[in-house]
Amino acid sequence: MDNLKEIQGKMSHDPYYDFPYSKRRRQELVHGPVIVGAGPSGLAAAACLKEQGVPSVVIERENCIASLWQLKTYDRLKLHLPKKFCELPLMPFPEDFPTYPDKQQFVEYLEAYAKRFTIEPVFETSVESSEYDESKGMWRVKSVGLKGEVVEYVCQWLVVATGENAEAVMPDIDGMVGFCGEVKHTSEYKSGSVYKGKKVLVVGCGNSGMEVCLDLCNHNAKPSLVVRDAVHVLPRDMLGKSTFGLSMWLLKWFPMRLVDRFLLIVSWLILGNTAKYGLDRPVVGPLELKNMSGKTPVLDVGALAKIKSGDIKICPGIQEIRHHNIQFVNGKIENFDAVILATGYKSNVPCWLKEKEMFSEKDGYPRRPFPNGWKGAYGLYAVGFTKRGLLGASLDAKRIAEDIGKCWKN
Ligand SMILES: Cc1cc2nc3c(=O)[nH]c(=O)nc-3n(C[C@H](O)[C@H](O)[C@H](O)COP(=O)(O)OP(=O)(O)OC[C@H]3O[C@@H](n4cnc5c(N)ncnc54)[C@H](O)[C@@H]3O)c2cc1C
Ligand SMILES: NC(=O)C1=CN([C@@H]2O[C@H](COP(=O)(O)OP(=O)(O)OC[C@H]3O[C@@H](n4cnc5c(N)ncnc54)[C@H](OP(=O)(O)O)[C@@H]3O)[C@@H](O)[C@H]2O)C=CC1
Ligand SMILES: O=C(O)C(=O)Cc1c[nH]c2ccccc12
Repeated sequence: MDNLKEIQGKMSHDPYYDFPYSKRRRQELVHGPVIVGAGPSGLAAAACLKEQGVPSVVIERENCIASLWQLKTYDRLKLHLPKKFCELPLMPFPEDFPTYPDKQQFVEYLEAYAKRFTIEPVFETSVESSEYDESKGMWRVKSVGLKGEVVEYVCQWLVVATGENAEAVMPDIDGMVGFCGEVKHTSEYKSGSVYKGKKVLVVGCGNSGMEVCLDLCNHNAKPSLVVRDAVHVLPRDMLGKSTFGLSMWLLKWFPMRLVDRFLLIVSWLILGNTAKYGLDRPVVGPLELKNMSGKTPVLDVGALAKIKSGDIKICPGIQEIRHHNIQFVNGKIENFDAVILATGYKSNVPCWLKEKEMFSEKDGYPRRPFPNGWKGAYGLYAVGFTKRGLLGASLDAKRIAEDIGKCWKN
């Protein structure tokens, strides 16, 4: 805290004190942590910190909170896990919300959350680089606004909350740039209404790909789904309970492998043999696979029935694209009007955080596995990189606030 006081004193005389760039730009000393990202993770961290009496500055590149949910998801999206597993710390969902709130309801909840904890992010401001200044014992967080204005935030604690879904993964498919139809990522897909009567190839069979296919069917488009590898499809609900809730409950008493066996038997009874329809199951069970690699099982909300009925066709991996024609690895060639890439997301941390110890440069996740990835050195923290959805983010947020809170009070 001595460093902080010294810098504070100097800055009160000169707001551009010690600014390292030749062109003078604004510098701001933050009393408390800087949180990068105003998604659920950033909001949860800011709220938990506030509860500890710690103020923070939240920086967000878009013009709203929860930009992933507000700007980059399709209209028919609902939470896949029951609301009790998706609530943020200190504020439950309204009781009159359904078990699986839709996108609007989830955003409404998050807006109310931000209001309740008076979280007012700095919007339209992208963090472009951050580094630890050892000589000062402070983080320097350089941000750029929409009009190119540069502000350097100087702070003792830096909380990374930019998420596991910060950037779309665009696969490198031979000939894709020459495709004559429309190509877009699921983060730009809103509704199947614009694809009525069109032949659409959806690439990737995670939860996004499956649900976009279902949406396309519901809008009388003709979707095909590229499945290049094995995938676990589980019903969203089983035996009158959510599959996720039931799994969590069973895990209290039984080992994961046994719970996986149970899930697979019940799924088989409800869905049948998915391999018969082109969806082979991985050798490792769904929970064990999620735990090992973060690969989320598909929680089916109706796409499988459309696959069974032939309304959604299953295709193997893509070999190459030529104009309107797409050649698959089995040699078949078919023409399509549009391609939707449901190929997932990646972290963007390595692009802006000049710190190589805590975060892996390869995938932009904390190197230490769950539950130890939330804390690094020199006041650096990560919230929402657990591959465990909103539940994992809430856990991180509570730990971070407690940790910083202890330091703040001393
Ligand atoms: C379609 C979809 C559905 C999902 N459904 C569920 C579900 O039902 N249950 C569940 O538990 N999880 C679900 N998830 C997982 C998802 O990760 C969480 O719901 C949640 O959004 C994660 O919150 P976050 O704050 O960590 O990340 P995000 O919501 O992605 O928020 C990160 C924020 O950081 C901002 N940002 C990024 N880089 C910068 C930068 N350099 N400078 C400034 N700001 C930046 C982004 O604009 C964004 O607003 C879903 C994910 C997707 C894609
Ligand atoms: N309602 C909800 O709650 C929803 C939740 N989500 C969540 O959002 C997160 C992101 O989901 P999602 O967008 O589906 O991304 P995922 O990363 O889960 O899935 C991406 C899929 O794309 C495949 N893929 C990647 N590249 C290629 C390629 N070149 N050719 C063929 N297939 C390819 C992957 O296959 P491979 O495994 O072979 O690499 C994988 O099956 C997940 O955690 C998911 O659970 C998403 C939608 C709805
Ligand atoms: O929807 C997601 O991406 C999630 O991460 C939610 C989630 C966390 N753990 C799971 C285990 C099985 C299915 C979904 C999830």
